[in-house]
Amino acid sequence: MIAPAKASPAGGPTPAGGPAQHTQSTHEPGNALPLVSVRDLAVAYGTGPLVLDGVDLDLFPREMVALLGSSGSGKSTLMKSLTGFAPISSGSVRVAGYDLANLRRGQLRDVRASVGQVFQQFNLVGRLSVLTNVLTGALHDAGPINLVGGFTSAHRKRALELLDRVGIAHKAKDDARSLSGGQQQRVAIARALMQQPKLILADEPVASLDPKMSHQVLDLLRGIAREDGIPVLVSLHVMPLALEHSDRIIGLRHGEVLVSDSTERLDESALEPIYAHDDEGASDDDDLV
Ligand SMILES: Nc1ncnc2c1ncn2[C@@H]1O[C@H](COP(=O)(O)OP(=O)(O)OP(=O)(O)O)[C@@H](O)[C@H]1O
Repeated sequence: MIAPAKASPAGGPTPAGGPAQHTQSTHEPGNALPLVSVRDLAVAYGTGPLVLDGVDLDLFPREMVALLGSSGSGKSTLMKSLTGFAPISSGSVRVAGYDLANLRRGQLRDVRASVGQVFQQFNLVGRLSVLTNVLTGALHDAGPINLVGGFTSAHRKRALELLDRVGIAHKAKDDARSLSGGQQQRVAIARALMQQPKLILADEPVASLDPKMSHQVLDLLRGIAREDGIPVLVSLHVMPLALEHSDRIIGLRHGEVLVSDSTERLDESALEPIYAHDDEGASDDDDLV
């Protein structure tokens, strides 16, 4: 068993402005630069308490990082902070070279366009075809256009290739609402890839899926991380899935990073403190199964 400890920062602060600087990290795979660098991040909504406090996070190309933590520990807020949707109280967030605290006009849109997002409820437009849903991932690239007829043949070719990659090209003309949950999540992943993202955030992408589909979707995401070199940050509520499908695990507890290590150095007992009750140190069974 590996005793978890409060994680130390993965590197020092980086200068304001300009692209993210490389910092030494115990989790650094090879010599790659981090695509995401979060340092000493604190977030509070309005006048409420801090929901993230002193969070450090690096995400490198080709890795799938699992985010674990009890409900309310701050997983979604950490993801939102990477796309400018969380109110940063202090600290720094750098994504793809942008310092989110010091963006110039229009840059937030560029940051968001460079981040593919996958959600628990898939967030497809059910009455539109599978192909059109994937094409919407190119809206940033294509500009304001008619959803039905405005995409180029190159866009359509790429969307079909992506549907083929995720294994559902044969459903391209079907309404998205006619697909199973697992199939809809594949469409959502193809849509995210249509953006040509530099980073993928997947917020509980398998929470609505059965175990077999969960494994398939996580395999798909990890394959994308490895083959396309895109870092994938995935929040999960099931420890065994995180242990099986991630390269690294970040464990949040009450908005702080309690565990941050390579998955190969972790096991379930090392992760249990993430879910421990405040009063008795017992496990929260709801989060462990
Ligand atoms: N828009 C908001 N306004 C005020 N408080 C918020 C807002 N969003 C989240 N919070 C609070 O921030 C804390 C962290 O919430 P967050 O959704 O990030 O946790 P989580 O770990 O993703 O939870 P879950 O696993 O249930 O999705 C919670 O106390 C939540 O109530």
